[in-house]
Amino acid sequence: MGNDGSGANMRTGNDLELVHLTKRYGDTVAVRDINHVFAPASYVCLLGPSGCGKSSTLRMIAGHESVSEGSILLDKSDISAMPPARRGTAMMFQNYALFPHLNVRDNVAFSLRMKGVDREARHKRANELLALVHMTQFADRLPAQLSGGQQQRVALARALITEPKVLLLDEPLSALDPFLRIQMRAELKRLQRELGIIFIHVTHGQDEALALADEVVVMNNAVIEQAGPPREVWGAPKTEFVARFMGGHNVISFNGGKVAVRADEVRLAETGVPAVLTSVEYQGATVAVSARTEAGEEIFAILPEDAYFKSPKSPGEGVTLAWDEGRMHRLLA
Ligand SMILES: Nc1ncnc2c1ncn2[C@@H]1O[C@H](COP(=O)(O)OP(=O)(O)OP(=O)(O)O)[C@@H](O)[C@H]1O
Repeated sequence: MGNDGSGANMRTGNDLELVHLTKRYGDTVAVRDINHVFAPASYVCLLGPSGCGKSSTLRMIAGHESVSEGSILLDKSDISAMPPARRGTAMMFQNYALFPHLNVRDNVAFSLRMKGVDREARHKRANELLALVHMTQFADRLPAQLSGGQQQRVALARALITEPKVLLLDEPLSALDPFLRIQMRAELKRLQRELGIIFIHVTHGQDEALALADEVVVMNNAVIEQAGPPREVWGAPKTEFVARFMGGHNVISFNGGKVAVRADEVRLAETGVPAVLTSVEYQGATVAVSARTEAGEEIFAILPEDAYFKSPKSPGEGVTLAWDEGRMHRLLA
């Protein structure tokens, strides 16, 4: 899987560009002057805390929300004033929004019916899309007769039948149980690779973004705080916000500034920073411990199981924390 950012295939030449994109709702600025280029055929995850502007960005690209300022260019042409159906984008909603009275095939074929495509041609195309999402055998069922995961496959087929250049997914996995979520995310990745189009996937889940994305875009307070391949955003966060939000890092005061240190780079050692252990969590292959330094900073460490159990400690005991200074990573803000 292309989780190192190198796997984007380049079958189509469509890129999507946001230029000085701004969204205001009255006095609230939901998206502030964003500039970004989504590479052709890339899987992009849009990540950030609640209210940071993810959905507003997605909805502007889809055309479900007007643009306050700036523009959206798909393949170099400005789509920002076009109606949703003419943009070359399609959106899959969190609740799937299937028509309850139409069977699966007719749900998938719906947009072709609106375009006046004849019954035989639209059924043929719907059947092809159902095969793509492995739902052929359910074509005659109603949505209520399907599981959540199956409904989602239908919703995907329905969005893809318009042959979009960009598929927009608003928290597509959040309604699924954890097992199905992992299965469906592999399925989304497969589809994106097979189709070679841009997927923009809004998620609250850092793990989900790291697992899926060719590019992770982290938003905060209506702007893009950092964007890049997952290993870069996770491994080299530019700001304290990104380091804390992506997780796995300590943010520590050092020489008048702040640095990030990966939790898996912190060790219990003979010499280093004295601290008192505050918690120990056994995780299987690793043990997560957290300790408070004399300066009052809470530092957490992910230790290999065998290293921890050579000399196990309990909360309240004194420990010494160490890490390589060369692995400290200075934060800009
Ligand atoms: N229709 C609206 N009218 C007024 N304010 C809105 C509207 N939609 C969103 N907002 C505000 O714009 C800001 C960004 O909202 P948006 O839904 O884009 O965030 P989000 O990152 O998708 O959040 P969440 O993860 O909770 O869905 C928030 O402050 C929100 O309250």
